[in-house]
Amino acid sequence: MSVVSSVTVTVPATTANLGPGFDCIGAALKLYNHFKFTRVEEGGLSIAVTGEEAQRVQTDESNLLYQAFLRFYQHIEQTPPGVKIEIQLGVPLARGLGSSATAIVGGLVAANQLEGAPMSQSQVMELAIAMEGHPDNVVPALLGGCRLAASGGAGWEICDVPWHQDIIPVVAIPDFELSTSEARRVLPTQVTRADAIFNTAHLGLLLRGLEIGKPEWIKTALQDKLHQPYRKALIPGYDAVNLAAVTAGAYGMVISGAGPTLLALTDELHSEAVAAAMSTAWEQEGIIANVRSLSLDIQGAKS
Ligand SMILES: Nc1ncnc2c1ncn2[C@@H]1O[C@H](COP(=O)(O)OP(=O)(O)OP(=O)(O)O)[C@@H](O)[C@H]1O
Ligand SMILES: N[C@@H](CCO)C(=O)O
Repeated sequence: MSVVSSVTVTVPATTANLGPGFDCIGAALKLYNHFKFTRVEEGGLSIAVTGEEAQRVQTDESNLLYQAFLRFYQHIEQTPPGVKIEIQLGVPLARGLGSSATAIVGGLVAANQLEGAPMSQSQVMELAIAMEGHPDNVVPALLGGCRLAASGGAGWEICDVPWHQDIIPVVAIPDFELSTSEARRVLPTQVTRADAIFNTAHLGLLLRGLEIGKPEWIKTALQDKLHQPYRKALIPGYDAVNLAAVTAGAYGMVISGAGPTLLALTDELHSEAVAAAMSTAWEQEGIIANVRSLSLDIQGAKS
């Protein structure tokens, strides 16, 4: 491939953890950010952002998308070109839907395309994981689908997790932010053996439950002892929304990524009722949420 002057990269939102899979499993959703990069021969940086939360995105060198772009050039040991970046935001910021992963993946993929793809997809992935610090958002954002990542001796093993077509994700996105760093600060640095065993068993059950679409297994499997018990205090109305979702027919409900978005898994028959119940429950707590059913994105980042 040859060097090009402009590229547009589309990157999906992701929902990480899925209950017991803390820091190792995530799924790409059909909700997107679009990033256009145009080489500027005179040098410099300009960033323009459109979309609902446009004014919340940094437009200077600290912009995460640009930081990922720079990281690519550092990695290939070349001087970065001047660039004009146009961001069209579709993924809400700091809500637990992988907005930072879209920026990291978007910046790396765009730079790689501009330079004629000197890096392989798996090299881009390794760099994205190193930047984000955990794989569960950047891997599905790059590759699409539901993915489990495990660090091996030399690198990462990525496993494609089959997702039964009857399972519908419903996301309830509240009108407040929760940064991942804040949501990680409340977690203990050590866990008990009992909690480790609990999550190991539940993640195993979840993988098989997702594959065959068995409601009882998914219901049990969505429980977690490693992060949700500590984080739910950061999300007002968590218990009420959980009860409403399950009463309306959800298999279960979890925190999407680091929150505050809540994710219910259900079937087609119940998805509308589950969405309405989650919205109403949060409204009763004084929180307005954008609640919607989203299907899985299977393509990942595309340019
Ligand atoms: N499109 C973007 N362009 C530039 N920076 C972005 C963009 N999207 C997100 N960011 C940066 O990432 C921050 C949000 O990252 P954070 O990890 O806290 O949340 P998240 O990635 O949305 O949620 P989670 O990691 O729980 O799924 C924003 O405050 C902003 O600094
Ligand atoms: N696994 C990460 C996802 C959010 O980036 C966490 O829960 O902190």
